[in-house]
Amino acid sequence: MNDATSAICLTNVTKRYHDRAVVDNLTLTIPAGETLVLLGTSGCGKTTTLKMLNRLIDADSGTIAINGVDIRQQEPHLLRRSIGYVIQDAGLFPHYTVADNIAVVPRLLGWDDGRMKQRTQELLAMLRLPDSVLLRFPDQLSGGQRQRIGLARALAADPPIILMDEPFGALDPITRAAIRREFRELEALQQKTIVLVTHDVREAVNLGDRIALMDAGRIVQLGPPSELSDQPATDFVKEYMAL
Ligand SMILES: Nc1ncnc2c1ncn2[C@@H]1O[C@H](COP(=O)(O)OP(=O)(O)OP(=O)(O)O)[C@@H](O)[C@H]1O
Repeated sequence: MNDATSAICLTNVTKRYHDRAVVDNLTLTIPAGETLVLLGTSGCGKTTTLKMLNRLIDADSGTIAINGVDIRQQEPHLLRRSIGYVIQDAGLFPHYTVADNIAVVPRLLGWDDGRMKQRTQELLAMLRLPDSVLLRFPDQLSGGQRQRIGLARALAADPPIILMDEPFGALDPITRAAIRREFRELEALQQKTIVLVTHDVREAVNLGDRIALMDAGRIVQLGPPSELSDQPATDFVKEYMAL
């Protein structure tokens, strides 16, 4: 898989804070259509890596290309319109209704009301949410509903790439398992290139086509879940996968 055909390509990417490399010379290629999980303990650099992909954080050195184009050649706000982003507890705007939250990116793209309404209906049906949620505010929803709306917002303009940072982290275990199952079965997500951050091994094994297990800013092992479980490269991998 070369740079031009890979959805996301990081080459020797480093990010330092106070002289400490929190992401340390990371090289990683994510083919289009793959779900890649960044797995690891708190502080290992997962979120920093994810945020460099949509330029919420700029790398200090190295290059990141999306569909063969260096992301530094793109305006950050334009780049972000083409990449969905889902974070823990959904990150919805608290003073916007659900309908307005879902419409954020389509409005920036200049969609008219008719197109937006139709897309909103599709998203509600897809995520099995009633029309009645549309006029509510985020704090009037359950955690599971908020998370679905966060996903609806990320999917609204049908971006080819979706970044997810602990997307199920704020949910109780039962809701978390249910939403994770829905997520896996959602057809709209199956063609997307997804980078998902979690510290939860079960989630990583469940959702990832491949897992990149990170430690101290580096990838310790990269491969399909079964490879990390059955052929751990180090004791660290073996212990982490057994958690
Ligand atoms: N703005 C910042 N200034 C200084 N240090 C930072 C900053 N952002 C992150 N760090 C440090 O960089 C390291 C990596 O953070 P990062 O958020 O990427 O880790 P993570 O693996 O996503 O962990 P978590 O799951 O807890 O979010 C941590 O040690 C963190 O304290």
